[in-house]
Amino acid sequence: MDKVMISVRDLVKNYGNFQAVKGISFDVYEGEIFGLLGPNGAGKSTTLEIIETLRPKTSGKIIVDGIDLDAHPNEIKKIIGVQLQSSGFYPGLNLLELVDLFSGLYNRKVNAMELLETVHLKDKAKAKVKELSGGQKQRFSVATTLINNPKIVFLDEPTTGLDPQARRNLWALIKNIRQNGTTVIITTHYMDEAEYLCDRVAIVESGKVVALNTPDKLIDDLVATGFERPKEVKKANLEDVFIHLTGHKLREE
Ligand SMILES: Nc1ncnc2c1ncn2[C@@H]1O[C@H](COP(=O)(O)OP(=O)(O)OP(=O)(O)O)[C@@H](O)[C@H]1O
Repeated sequence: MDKVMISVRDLVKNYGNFQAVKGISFDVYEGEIFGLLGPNGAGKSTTLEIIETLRPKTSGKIIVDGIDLDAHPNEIKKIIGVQLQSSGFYPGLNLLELVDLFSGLYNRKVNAMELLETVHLKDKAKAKVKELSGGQKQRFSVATTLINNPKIVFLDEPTTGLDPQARRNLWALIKNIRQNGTTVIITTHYMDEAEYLCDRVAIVESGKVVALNTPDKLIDDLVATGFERPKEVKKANLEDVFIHLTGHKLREE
């Protein structure tokens, strides 16, 4: 049996009179990429931020790597990596200095250049965040989640706003993170991304989990109801054209 890394039971979050999360339960296993999918306002970010100890819950029980969130939130903080929004980075510092600053805050020794290399930003080591392209910013923000060598990485819409190649570069990076044994929990609005990356997904709708399984099983279940997709008449789509013309390889953004 796989080890449960995150256990969420009957999670409820009220904002005043409004119930954003209505009794959500799910488990995330060690070493998997787990997706939280759902329309805008479904409660995905709220759920993630509660698990990340950044937001108080109304009720429910959360255990992360055997640690009870109510009893030892600071212990959980030590073993998770959370993406920082680029607006939160000190504007005067370059990437190397930012990595050094964060590793100091986490009290970890990190080879900043090596870390930047893993996200293909070695060339930009002396650049400031505002000088990066959207894709580079996202890669840097994913890199910052790895500074404390976490057991679990949380990624909230990491590829939103990126071009098709930059998204694929980030997918490779996320698969790489998992390959190193790290558990990944991710939100996304791109279903192709979820299908490619996620071992299992929970589909959240109005604060409730309405389905939870592997993408493959969810698709098979839909097909079993008699659902059939309109036949694709062409063997490629516009995204294939874009990728074909602009190259698959990582390139300067
Ligand atoms: N601080 C807050 N105060 C009041 N309501 C909030 C607050 N944060 C979120 N909400 C509401 O809770 C609901 C869930 O929001 P949440 O950000 O968790 O959704 P989401 O699934 O992450 O959406 P998106 O896909 O748009 O990021 C929304 O209706 C939102 O308006």
